[in-house]
Amino acid sequence: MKLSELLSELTFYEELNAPIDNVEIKNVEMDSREVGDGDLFICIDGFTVDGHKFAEQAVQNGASAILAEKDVSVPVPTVKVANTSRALPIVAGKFFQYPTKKLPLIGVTGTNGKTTVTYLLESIFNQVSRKTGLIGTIQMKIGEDIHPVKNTTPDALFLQRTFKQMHDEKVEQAIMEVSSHALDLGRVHGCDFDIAVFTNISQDHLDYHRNMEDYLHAKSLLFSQLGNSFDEENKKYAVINLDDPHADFLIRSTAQQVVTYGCEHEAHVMAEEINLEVTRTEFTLKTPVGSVRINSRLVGTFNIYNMLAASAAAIAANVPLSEIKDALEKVKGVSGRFEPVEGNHDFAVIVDYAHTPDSLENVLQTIKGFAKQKVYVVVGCGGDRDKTKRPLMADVAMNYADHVIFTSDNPRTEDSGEILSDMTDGLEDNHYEVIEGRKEAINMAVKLADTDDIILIAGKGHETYQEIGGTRYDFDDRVEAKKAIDKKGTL
Ligand SMILES: CC(=O)N[C@H]1[C@@H](OP(=O)(O)OP(=O)(O)OC[C@H]2O[C@@H](n3ccc(=O)[nH]c3=O)[C@H](O)[C@@H]2O)O[C@H](CO)[C@@H](O)[C@@H]1O[C@H](C)C(=O)N[C@@H](C)C(=O)N[C@H](CCC(=O)O)C(=O)O
Ligand SMILES: Nc1ncnc2c1ncn2[C@@H]1O[C@H](COP(=O)(O)OP(=O)(O)OP(=O)(O)O)[C@@H](O)[C@H]1O
Ligand SMILES: N[C@H](CCC[C@H](N)C(=O)O)C(=O)O
Ligand SMILES: [Mg+2]
Repeated sequence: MKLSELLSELTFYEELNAPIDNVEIKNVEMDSREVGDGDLFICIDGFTVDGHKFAEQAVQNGASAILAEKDVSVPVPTVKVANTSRALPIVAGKFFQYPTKKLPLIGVTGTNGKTTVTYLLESIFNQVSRKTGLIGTIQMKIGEDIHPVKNTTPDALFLQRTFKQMHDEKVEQAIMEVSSHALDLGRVHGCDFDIAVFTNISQDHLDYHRNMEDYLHAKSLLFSQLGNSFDEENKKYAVINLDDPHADFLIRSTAQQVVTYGCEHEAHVMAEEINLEVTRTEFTLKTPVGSVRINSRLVGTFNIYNMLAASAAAIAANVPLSEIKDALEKVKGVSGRFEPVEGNHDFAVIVDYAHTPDSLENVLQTIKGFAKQKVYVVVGCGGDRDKTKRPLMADVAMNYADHVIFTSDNPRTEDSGEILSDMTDGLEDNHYEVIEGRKEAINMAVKLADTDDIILIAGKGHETYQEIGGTRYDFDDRVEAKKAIDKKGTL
C-alpha cells in the first residue's frame, strides 16, 4: 500500500526528512526487531522504553518510513503526528482493510469471568458449526490453531493483523476478552464490536487506574463505543449482568439494545431452580425464546453467571436455544479455572485463577458450601500489580479457610517477602503460615491434608511459569500438586 494512502485517515501530520510520495509500505510494525524491508515503523513511547530510540535500528532493518510523535533523525520519510499510540489503530485498521467490519465480533469485559465466558461462547458457536477465532488471557486461537499471546487484549496492531488473518481463514465469529487496560489505552479502537458483554466489576488493577470510578469508566468504553447508528443488517447488543451494582451505569453508557441477565433481578435471561453440587450444576435457563434445563460440569454460582452471559450473547447472535444447551453441557471446564487435580487421593485439590478479592471469595464460598472437613488455601499476590488488593485477598482467605499458606505468586520485580508482609501485616488470627517458595507451600498443603479435606491453590490457574525478577521459570500449580500428591502416596 502507498504510504500516502495508508495515511489518508490521519487528518493532521507533518512530513519530515524526505518526501512521502511514492513510498510503498509492505508491512506495519511497532517493534524495531520485527521490522523488515519496506516496512513502516511506528515509534511508541511506552511504559518501559521510548520506541523513538529504535527508529535507527528499524531503518537498518529495512524500514522505508517512520511514524513518530517526536523528531527522529533518520534518512527515510518520517511522518510526525501528535500521538502515535492513538494513530496506531487508525493506521493498522487502514492497512489491514478494517477486518472487523467483515467479521462478527463479540467483546467480553468485566473484572472476573471474561476468559470463561469467551470459552463458553467458543463452544456454543462451534456447536452450530460456525468457525471461531478467540483472543484472550490463555491464548489466541483460529479454529483449532493455537498461538501464544502476551496480553489478555493485545495491542491494536496485533489485533487488526489477527482479525485480517481470521477473516482470510474464514472465521465466522470472533470472540475476545477486552481488558480495562486495553480500553483505556485504545488498543481496541477501530474494532467494530457487534455484541459487548459485561460480567461484573470489583476491585482490581488500582495500580493502573486511579480509583474504582476510573476503572468503571474504562470498562464502560466498550459499551459507549458500541456504535450509535441503526443498521438493520448489523444490529448491536450490550449484554449486561443486571445483578451487578454497576449495571445501570453501563446500561446508560450505551445507545444500543440492551439484553440483561441475572439470577436476582428480573432480566431477559435468567437462571431458576438452581441446584449446586460438588461436581456439577443444574438450573433452568429462562430466556425470551424459551426455557431449557442445563446440566453443566462447571461448578459454583459464579459459573451460572458466566453461562447466562454466554447464553444471552449467543441468543443475540441467533443461536437456537437447544444448541446453546448442548454446547454448555459439553464444556468440561476451562484450563486453570476450578480445575481439580486428578489422582489417587482421598482429599480434593483445586487449582484456580482467582487473583482478586472477589474471585477468591466466590471460589471459597463455593468450596465452603461443599466442604465436609478442612479447607486449606495456598495463595499469594502478583508483584508490580495493585498493592491494595493484597490485604483484602489475605482477609478473604483467612475468613473462609481453616488454614492458609501464604506464598509467592509472580513477584516480578518486587521482593516476595515484602508482598507477603503486605498480605499478612495486621492479620489478627493465626491460622496461617508463610512459605515463600510456591512449590514448598503446595507440598505443605498436600502434606497436611487429610480425608475429605479440600485444598485450593489460587492465583495462577493455567500459568505454566513463575516470574521472578525478569525471568520466567517453568512452574505449573497442577504439575506441582500432582507431584506432591504422588510423593505423599509413596510415604
Ligand atoms: C503496562 C502495559 O500495558 N504495558 C504494555 C506495553 O508495554 P510497554 O509500554 O512497556 O512497551 P515498551 O517495552 O516500553 O516498548 C515501547 C515500544 O518500543 C518498542 N521497542 C521496544 C524494544 C525494542 O528493542 N524495540 C522496539 O521497537 C516496543 O515494541 C513498543 O512499541 O505495550 C506492550 C505491547 O503492546 C504490552 O505487551 C505491555 O503489556 C505488558 C506485558 C503488561 O504486563 N501489561 C498488563 C498491565 C496488561 O496490559 N494487562 C491487561 C489486563 C489483564 C487482565 O485482564 O487482568 C491485558 O490486557 O493484558
Ligand atoms: N463470573 C464470575 N464472578 C466472580 N468470579 C469469577 C467469575 N468467573 C470466574 N471467576 C473467578 O475468577 C477467576 C478468573 O476467571 P476468568 O479467567 O474467567 O476471568 P477473567 O476476567 O478472564 O480474568 P483475567 O482478567 O485475569 O483474565 C476464576 O478462576 C474464578 O476464580
Ligand atoms: N492478567 C492479570 C493476571 C494476574 C495473575 C496473577 N498470577 C499475577 O501474576 O498477579 C494481571 O496481569 O494482573
Ligand atoms: Mg482472562
